[in-house]
Amino acid sequence: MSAQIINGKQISETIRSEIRAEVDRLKEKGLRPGLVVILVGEDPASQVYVRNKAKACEDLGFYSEVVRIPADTTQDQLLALIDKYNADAAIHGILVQLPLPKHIHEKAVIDAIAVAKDVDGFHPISVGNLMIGDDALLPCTPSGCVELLKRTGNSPAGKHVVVIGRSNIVGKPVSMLLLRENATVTMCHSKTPNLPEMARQADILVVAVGVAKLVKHDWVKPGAVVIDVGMNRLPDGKLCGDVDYDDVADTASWITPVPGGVGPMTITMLMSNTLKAAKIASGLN
Ligand SMILES: Nc1nc(=O)c2c([nH]1)NC[C@@H]1CN(c3ccc(C(=O)N[C@@H](CCC(=O)O)C(=O)O)cc3)C=[N+]21
Repeated sequence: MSAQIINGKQISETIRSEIRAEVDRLKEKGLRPGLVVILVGEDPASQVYVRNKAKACEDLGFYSEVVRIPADTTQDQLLALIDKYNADAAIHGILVQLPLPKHIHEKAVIDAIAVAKDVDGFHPISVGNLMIGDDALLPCTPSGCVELLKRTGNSPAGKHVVVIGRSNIVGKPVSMLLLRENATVTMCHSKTPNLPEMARQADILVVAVGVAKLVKHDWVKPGAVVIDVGMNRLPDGKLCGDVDYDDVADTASWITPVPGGVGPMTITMLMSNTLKAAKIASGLN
């Protein structure tokens, strides 16, 4: 039997209509959520993401600014720009598109963003809030994964989740979030001996390693739910995940496609965070 598809695009649309309704309601009270996206340099992949984020803002009735600055912008210039938006009352969320040019320290930039406007959830205080359980701004891709599970009736509570990958952006925070959702979480990575055997223990398998089609059917327990966070560009220009979808589809019970799975949810959760930040900042509900 073939796995059911976790349609991230469709679930995204559902959540976006919920957000749209809230934005319409808040506009009557005089609040319009605002997001600024800062793009340093001309990385073509980043250009696409930034355009998608701006489109999402427009579609949901957010105020948005996109700031494109040259690759040779100094770190101090970028920090000054962040300071300006930290102080801008029309802006509730600040996103600096990563990766940054080599001469700019990512950490210095993330640390400079006001925690209240940290819609990526990358600031050390946001990371601390995630661990402690203070429900402030949660990182977008991890919360997107949890939404996909909940909205397909695959609640992680009581399940054994195996996460492959331990990045600060996905692996670590998604593990922490799933733990908060009462899953039992095993974190695996490139130095874990016998990855396939570990993966096979999972009721829910989350893969975020950046290796195209790494996960095959013998990594998956029959009936498991598979969340593929991978985004690999193949030589032919096509996008593919970290899971070999065709190989795994007959073993899993549910699976996210790439594209159309986790990706659209990342942008939707960014919108959700911006709305949340705007509500907190204004005191409106
Ligand atoms: N500060 C920061 N925050 C980010 O959240 C961030 C970032 N920097 N840098 C780059 C990565 C990447 N990222 C994606 C978001 C959505 C899709 C997405 O919507 N993907 C579509 C397909 C898009 C396509 O076809 O190219 C999908 O999976 O269906 C992809 C990638 C956010 N990122």
